[in-house]
Amino acid sequence: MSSSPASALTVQEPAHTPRPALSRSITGTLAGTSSSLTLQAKKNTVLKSHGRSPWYSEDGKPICDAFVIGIAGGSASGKTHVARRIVQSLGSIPTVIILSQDSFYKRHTPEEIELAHASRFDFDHPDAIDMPLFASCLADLKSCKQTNIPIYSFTGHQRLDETKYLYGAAIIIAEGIMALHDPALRALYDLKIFVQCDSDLMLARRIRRDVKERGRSVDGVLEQYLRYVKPSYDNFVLPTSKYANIIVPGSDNNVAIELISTHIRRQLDERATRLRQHLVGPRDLIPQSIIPLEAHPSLAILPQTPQLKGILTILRDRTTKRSDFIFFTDRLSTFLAEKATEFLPYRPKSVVTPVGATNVGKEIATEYVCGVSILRSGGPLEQGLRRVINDIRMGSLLIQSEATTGEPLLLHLLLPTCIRDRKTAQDTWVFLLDAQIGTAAAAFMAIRVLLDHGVLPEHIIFVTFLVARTGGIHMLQRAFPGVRIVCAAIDDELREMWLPGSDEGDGKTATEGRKAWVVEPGMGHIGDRYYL
Ligand SMILES: Nc1ncnc2c1ncn2[C@@H]1O[C@H](COP(=O)(O)OP(=O)(O)O)[C@@H](O)[C@H]1O
Ligand SMILES: Nc1ccn([C@@H]2O[C@H](COP(=O)(O)O)[C@@H](O)[C@H]2O)c(=O)n1
Repeated sequence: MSSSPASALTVQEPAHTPRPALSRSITGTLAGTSSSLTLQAKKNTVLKSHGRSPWYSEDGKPICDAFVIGIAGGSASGKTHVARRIVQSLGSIPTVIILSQDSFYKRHTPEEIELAHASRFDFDHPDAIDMPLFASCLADLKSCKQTNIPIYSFTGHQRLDETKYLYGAAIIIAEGIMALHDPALRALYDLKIFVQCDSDLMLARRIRRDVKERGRSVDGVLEQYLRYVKPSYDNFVLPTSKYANIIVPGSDNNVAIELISTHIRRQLDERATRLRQHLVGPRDLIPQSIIPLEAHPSLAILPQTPQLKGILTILRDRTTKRSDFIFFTDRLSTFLAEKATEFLPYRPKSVVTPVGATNVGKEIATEYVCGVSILRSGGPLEQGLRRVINDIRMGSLLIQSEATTGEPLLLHLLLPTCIRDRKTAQDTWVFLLDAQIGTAAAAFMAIRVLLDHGVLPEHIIFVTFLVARTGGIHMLQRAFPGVRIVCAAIDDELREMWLPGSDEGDGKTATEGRKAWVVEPGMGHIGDRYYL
């Protein structure tokens, strides 16, 4: 089967800056395959989405690799079926990717393709597969990094030019006839499965599938089967069953799949990171004494001029009209963006002025500058950034706290190409936007996502209106000392508050009240006040 991210995070190329009208709360709990979380969106729209919980510690370092399962077995034994049923059975566990070995068939010459069309090419020898590429893509995904996997066409017998970008899986299932053949691959698996199926059944299934889905004739399938598929099964595939932890039957395998899913769930529970309790721990543990916040080299606070204080006063005032709130938010975000651009690299640039004089000035010394908003509160900072760098590429990350544990969850990614491309990521400078740093849970996760893509910490400039002195900022600075933070003010308090639920007035839709961390004096919920 072709490679299929079964339920990965949504990853797309941004066409424009999205402004989903998500409100502040997650009202659902983990449940079911297609509705891990229920986000309350504007009015009566309910968005359902999976989410990825933290995979790093309070030091910002990845501490739990993705859980990797290898499934081998003969062609049409039911490997894909088992993989899909595991995904279904895991249900509430988010972000599972099925990675098929078929994606890693080597590029073929025109002569080889001609042979393949005549069923005279051996696709069942281990050498037909680019094992080093398979292992390196899998290793990247396992260590929570992005990867780009090839796309293979069974009808054209060729690897296509485009690739598929994958990131963010908590569980990866790698399946293929040779999935247990290569020692480098075997070393990556946390669980090894072999699907054992009767040969007659495999042949019958293969004829049916190849004729229906892969554009083959019955004669061609039989020719290929007798010449290559069956000998390969006996010589290369079946012997790898000795590496498996579990042998699963190729039919009537529901019980086996349930047992495997229970095992995976238990393993994942043991690895779960409970990050938030470390970020907002007891006050007396906050290491303020080491370096006062204002003096920390990573933090740049706008000069506290009367002009700035005037703007902040308007924004803090609960009676400020929405139109004024938007106007002054945009003004403040422009100041912040101007300050943030000081940290970009500049090089000399010579120009000739309208009067014919030569003047040596400066220009930004990198091609790759982009903004990434943490939705949806980062959105109000975009206007200022666009005013300062008018053609800036924008991306976004949707991170929300899970209702019961308060853990941050990564729900959606929309990153610019310069970050998604390994070759340019390390030369890219990113303005990461979020309205405030309170617990810092979202900031931690967003920075970790950028680092996983290869962006350098020194190239990340976190732009925010407010920082809470008693929140997670200290942990954030300790974990990522290279990341710069630009803010308009530091507020003294971060406290947990009970926020009332809302009633949409239709007698059906209501959100429950919930606890949330609020910055004091603060500006309230900036995203809500800006977007309504
Ligand atoms: N347990 C099963 N019960 C019924 N049909 C199955 C089962 N496993 C696989 N099949 C069927 O057999 C065919 C081949 O299965 P697939 O999972 O694609 O094989 P593989 O990935 O090993 O090549 C598919 O049509 C699938 O629906
Ligand atoms: N161009 C190709 C490439 C591979 N095959 C056959 O696919 C089989 C592996 O895929 P499964 O989904 O069945 O595991 C393998 O046995 C190859 O013979 C092909 O026919 N054409």
